[in-house]
Amino acid sequence: MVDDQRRRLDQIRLTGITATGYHGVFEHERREGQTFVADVVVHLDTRRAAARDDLAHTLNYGELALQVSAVLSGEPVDLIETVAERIAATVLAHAIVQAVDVAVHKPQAPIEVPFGDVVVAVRRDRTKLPAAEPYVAQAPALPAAAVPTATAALPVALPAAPNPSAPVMVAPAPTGALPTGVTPSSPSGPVAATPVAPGPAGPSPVDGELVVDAFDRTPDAPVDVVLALGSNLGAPQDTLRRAVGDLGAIPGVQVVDVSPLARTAPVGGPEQPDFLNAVVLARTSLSARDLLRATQSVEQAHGRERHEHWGPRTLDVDIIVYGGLTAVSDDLEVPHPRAHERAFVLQPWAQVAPDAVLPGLGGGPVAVLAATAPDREGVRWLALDWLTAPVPAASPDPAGDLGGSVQPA
Ligand SMILES: Nc1ncnc2c1ncn2[C@@H]1O[C@H](COP(=O)(O)OP(=O)(O)OP(=O)(O)O)[C@@H](O)[C@H]1O
Ligand SMILES: Nc1nc2c(c(=O)[nH]1)N=C(CO)CN2
Repeated sequence: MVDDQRRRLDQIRLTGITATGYHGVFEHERREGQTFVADVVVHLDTRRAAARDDLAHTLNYGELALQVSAVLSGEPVDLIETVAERIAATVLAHAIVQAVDVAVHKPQAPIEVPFGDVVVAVRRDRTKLPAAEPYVAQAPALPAAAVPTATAALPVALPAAPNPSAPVMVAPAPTGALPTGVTPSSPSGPVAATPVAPGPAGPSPVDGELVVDAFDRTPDAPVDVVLALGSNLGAPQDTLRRAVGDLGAIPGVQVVDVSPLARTAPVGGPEQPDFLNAVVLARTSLSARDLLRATQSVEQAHGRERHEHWGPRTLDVDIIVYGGLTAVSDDLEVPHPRAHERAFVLQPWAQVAPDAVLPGLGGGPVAVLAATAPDREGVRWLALDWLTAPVPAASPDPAGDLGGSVQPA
């Protein structure tokens, strides 16, 4: 599985998850149950979690295993195809996951000749959607100590409006589908981790559609976006010029205008060189999350490394606004949560779009915010012709890049 730049995604592989289930076409399979085994390969980008060494930015494999096990031992269905589809839907319900491979084994299947195993293997991603509902856990049904964040970590499933006529995964009736007297003893069995229809306050199931948040929605019409660029390592002016070209070369992104270039004192972080900052006005047909992936690819292409918070960087590209969208998720927040207080963003933005208004909390007319931002004194000057002026040899001082084409702010 590759990302939008055709690079291989990272993987979390979880194999051999085993549970007794009651799936099958035959009555004896429904009555007696048998062993089911699942292998799951989750395709995602693990860099953010690794950079921060923070579980909150990846998929918790313990939680994943419990959810997969709950599907295996949960509501009985005829086909292991359906079981595989449900597992895929459950994994893809985590917004961080881009694709998933699922294999469901049924080694004790009723096959009349000697055989080793029978497996159904599926791959689902955000273009080939699972044709099933995700498993939805309810807090009271789960042993709290075992999965402290199981429900909290479930993303909101869209479309958000619950569809009362939609089929939902309901708890296997312990005395109906299962034979009287059969009480699964495993804590991960149907009793402990039963898929249940969500209540009015719970996440809604998704009609066999893509499980997304607002950031995954591809817009009906191109959306105006504002991107803020910063650089203070290497040859910043050259990097920013190339970055503007790279952003315009992203399929689905059209650069509309580019601000003057600002030299700015670093805000926060360690002692480091001044930044060069600029703002790009663009229009995109990409979803916000696809835009983030694409801008991060541009950062990577320019040698971006993340060592310390707000540390020096060859290139930073922040999404400041994405149309009028106001939303927060684990990997993205728009408007950018600190844009309203950053003169290094607001001043160049106000230069290229004097009437612009920053939406959201702390928002307002950009020119006004720029004039009052705490770091406004750190904006040393602006260069108007920085995209076209010849770039002198790289200099450790970003001011050196600009030769004489500078103006006082
Ligand atoms: N609006 C946004 N634009 C870009 N990245 C965002 C945005 N909202 C959240 N993020 C997330 O922030 C993460 C860290 O980004 P990055 O390392 O560039 O932060 P930073 O530039 O050092 O700090 P700041 O976010 O304060 O500018 C990214 O991996 C991305 O997932
Ligand atoms: N002057 C300036 N300071 C910063 C910048 C930046 O682009 N310019 N970016 C930061 C994190 O994104 C932190 N501090």
